[in-house]
Amino acid sequence: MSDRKPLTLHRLRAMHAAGEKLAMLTCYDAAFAGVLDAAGVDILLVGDSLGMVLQGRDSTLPVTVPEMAYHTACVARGRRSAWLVADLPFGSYQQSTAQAIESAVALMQAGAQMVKLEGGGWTVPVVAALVERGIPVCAHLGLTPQSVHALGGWRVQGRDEAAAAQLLADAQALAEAGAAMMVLELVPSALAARVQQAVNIPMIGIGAGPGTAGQVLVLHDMLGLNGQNVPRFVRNFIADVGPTDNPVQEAVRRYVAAVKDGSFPDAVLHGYQ
Ligand SMILES: Nc1nc(=O)c2c([nH]1)NC[C@@H]1CN(c3ccc(C(=O)N[C@@H](CCC(=O)O)C(=O)O)cc3)CN21
Ligand SMILES: CC(C)C(=O)C(=O)O
Ligand SMILES: [Mg+2]
Repeated sequence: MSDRKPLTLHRLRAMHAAGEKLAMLTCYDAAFAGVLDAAGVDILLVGDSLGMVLQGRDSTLPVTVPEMAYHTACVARGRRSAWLVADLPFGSYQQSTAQAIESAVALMQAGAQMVKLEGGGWTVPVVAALVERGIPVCAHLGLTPQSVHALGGWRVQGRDEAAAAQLLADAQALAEAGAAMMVLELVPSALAARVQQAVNIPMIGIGAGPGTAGQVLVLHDMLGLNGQNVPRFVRNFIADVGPTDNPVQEAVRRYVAAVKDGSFPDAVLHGYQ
């Protein structure tokens, strides 16, 4: 896999159009970037989840642009072919479009190929401004962890019909504004499938069932390194790997294969109603 051609937005769109599922994982450093890339992961996400996973915080809110830029640069040095997305952290795009552009520039100069930001509604003109300036954008709807205190915890989103209709309208507006990809987090499987059918950009699900164009998990979760409070949508991919010289790469290879053949996620085991 290490000699595969670099993924581009054009190739990701072609894969989606051809019905090939997209496999994404979070990644925060060069060592893992090399392993994930060699295992065939399509998209690496330098997620602001690093605030919880690497820094031990209880939310993503304290993470800063310099911290995201540091980890993005580390991942950029370790990857070969995978597409590289970096999260705009909390507080780095909420003030103004100018602030969002400045923050996105910092992550793009660190090596990101696309930035991700959370929310619908007010983010639509921000997404349009970034896209107009040549910065590819991934949107993020459903459970948006930077709003955890407003949402009242890590709760499934879009459960009632009004919230589902709002999420669908937001997804359509963000795609219209030029978002080229969208994460759907912790939403009922039926809603995620409905949004994917209505919007012609690849949706990347996490706790959103099997009906999206792609899947993402936090790397440490799927490697069984997150002991307590593992969300139900996570599957441990390393537990069944037998003795082999690179068990992490084998676990990630199995994740990629399971996403591509549709065996992960299971609608019942990993999804929500
Ligand atoms: N290690 C890690 N993995 C993640 O997936 C993740 C992070 N950190 N940090 C940022 C957010 C927080 N996330 C979470 C955290 C907990 C649940 C959780 O416990 N969910 C319940 C369902 C709640 C409900 O039914 O409303 C579950 O049982 O899965 C979900 C997503 C997802 N993201
Ligand atoms: C869970 C994914 C989608 C994310 O935003 C992150 O890791 O920060
Ligand atoms: Mg994030």
